[in-house]
Amino acid sequence: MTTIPLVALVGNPNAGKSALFNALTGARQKVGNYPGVTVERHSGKLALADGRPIDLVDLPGAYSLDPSSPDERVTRDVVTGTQAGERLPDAIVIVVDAANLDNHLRFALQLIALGLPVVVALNMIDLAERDGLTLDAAKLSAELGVPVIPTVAVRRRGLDELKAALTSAIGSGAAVRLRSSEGHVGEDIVTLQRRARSIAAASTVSETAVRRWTHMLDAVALHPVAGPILLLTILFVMFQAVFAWSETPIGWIESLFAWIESGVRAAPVPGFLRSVLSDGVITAIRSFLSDGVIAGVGAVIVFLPQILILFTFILVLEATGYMVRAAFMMDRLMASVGLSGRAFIPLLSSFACAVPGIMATRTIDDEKDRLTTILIAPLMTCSARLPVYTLVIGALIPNTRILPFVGLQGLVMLGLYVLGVVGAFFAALALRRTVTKGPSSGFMMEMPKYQWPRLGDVALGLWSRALIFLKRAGTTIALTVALLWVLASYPVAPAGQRQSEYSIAGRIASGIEVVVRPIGFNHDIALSLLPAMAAREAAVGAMATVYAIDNPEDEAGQGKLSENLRGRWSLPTALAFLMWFVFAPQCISTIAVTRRETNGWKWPAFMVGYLFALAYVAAGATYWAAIGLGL
Ligand SMILES: Nc1nc2c(ncn2[C@@H]2O[C@H](COP(=O)(O)OP(=O)(O)OP(=O)(O)O)[C@@H](O)[C@H]2O)c(=O)[nH]1
Ligand SMILES: [Mg+2]
Repeated sequence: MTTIPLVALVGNPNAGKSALFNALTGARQKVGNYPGVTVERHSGKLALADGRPIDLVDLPGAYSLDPSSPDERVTRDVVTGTQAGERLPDAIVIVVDAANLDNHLRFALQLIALGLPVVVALNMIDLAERDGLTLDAAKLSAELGVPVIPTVAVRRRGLDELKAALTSAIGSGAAVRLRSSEGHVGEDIVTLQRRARSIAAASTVSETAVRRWTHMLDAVALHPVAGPILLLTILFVMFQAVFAWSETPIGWIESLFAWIESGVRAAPVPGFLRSVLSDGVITAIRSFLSDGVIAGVGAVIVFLPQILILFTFILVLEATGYMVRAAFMMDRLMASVGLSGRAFIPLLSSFACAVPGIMATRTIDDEKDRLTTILIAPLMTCSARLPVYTLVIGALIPNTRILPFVGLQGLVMLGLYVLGVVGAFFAALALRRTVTKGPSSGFMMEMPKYQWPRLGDVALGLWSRALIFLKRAGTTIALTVALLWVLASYPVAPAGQRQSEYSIAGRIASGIEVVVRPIGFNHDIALSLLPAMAAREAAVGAMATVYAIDNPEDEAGQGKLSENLRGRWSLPTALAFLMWFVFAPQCISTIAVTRRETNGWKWPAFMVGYLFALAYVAAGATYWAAIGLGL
């Protein structure tokens, strides 16, 4: 009895094996534009050109013959004939992605070296052509020593040629021998990669300049060592720039607010008002406007230049196509803590604000994956923290240079951002083992081409960020500081008592202070924590307002605010405060959007609970460590 020949489809993940399998057998295997769709063996029948039937098996994608996951092991065991219950295939079809030749050829070389009859399907040739890449299949075939058939699995192009080539590969009865100890099988990965690259280059007829550039840039941007170094360098320059470039424009905004404030103080009061209002009321209104609203809102608005600098970097990096590369590099790391590759975009948006970030998690299909991403999104440093960080760092971290171009302040800022990310990773790791247990899915993003950022797009992005920021300052923050001014101004303190402690706000703060004193917080901080719930920047506005009330004769301005801070805070307190802002879920909008996206109070309550606990512990540990170190 003759058995039906067995043919296996093998190749890198996402090469189009399942699409080809479906096209050849008429089956409906799941295909998807991301690696790891097929995780087990599937087989089907098909008739060759001469009418002979064969069994075709679709295998999970693999990167090489040394497997790193169970489904990759299946692939290796099948093609080496060591899989239990499976016979050695009579031939293999190696599916390679034409647009990604040098990577896919590496595995192909290993497979060819096994010595089984081989046909190479040069798949996705349509995408290669679209990208301006022309390949010479005959040349590739000569280089590899096996038949190469161009195919477009999803358009059923090249199927007849593929079947014909298979017919002769099987019919030739080429000696099936396994050479596992010689040839390319034993070659190390670097040699293989080099050979793959030179074969790919030899088979390339023409390539557009864009594709060539993309290749060259990616060789650096995605390099396992150079890539992360480049990413860190970019981030580092970004945070240095936030401090270094903002001084002058901040000065302008401060003068503007000082001018408005002195205008309000000196403005003549119209006669009819003077007749209805007493002098005391007029003074109170003047003080409400200058010490309350203008001092508070102004203290926040001075950070506009820094926010714009930060977003210029982010928008330019996005527009050039670099951000997706950064995501790609982070993917392994994200997968190792159980996050889906799709979580990257929501998490990236959370650097602007967690609210749109949490809404963007809707693209994640898996519920557990999505929930994990929502729960850690508030740990990404949103732009509302920037004013708080900058104020405290500017006031209490010395502006010294550690190396010629490395300022300590920028370094601390970078550290706070990194800390948020690291915290998020640990949180994800813990959550995935407990409350959101489940399998995680792989990465799924196409690499876009590199491009020069379009000035118009960047300008538009900046404009909308500036509007959002100014709108918050003019509404939420203005209202918060106005309310705070009232609560902090009454009742009026008797001589010798500090207004900020005697007032209603002061007494509420004293209550909060009892809870936060163990972690090094003072009365100022306790007073700023409630306004910060409305919007994190409001913490800065609140301090400005309270200092203005305590020192009514001072001019407002960041300089004065920093000076006050230096006089009233110790370094350990400042560090604990920064740490608190890295972790604490201080934002009502985030809690509200979490409730909406998870349909209930359970998860927002959980989120607030674990983040406050984390913030409290981190701030306390920092405070006592700093004290212990004698800072
Ligand atoms: N344009 C184009 N798309 C293709 C072609 N072949 C496959 N695709 C698409 O590429 C994606 C990946 O195809 P799959 O067949 O799932 O890839 P696979 O090799 O089975 O991947 P794994 O199962 O993860 O190893 C899908 O979105 C397919 O629709 C092709 O020739 N041209
Ligand atoms: Mg598949």
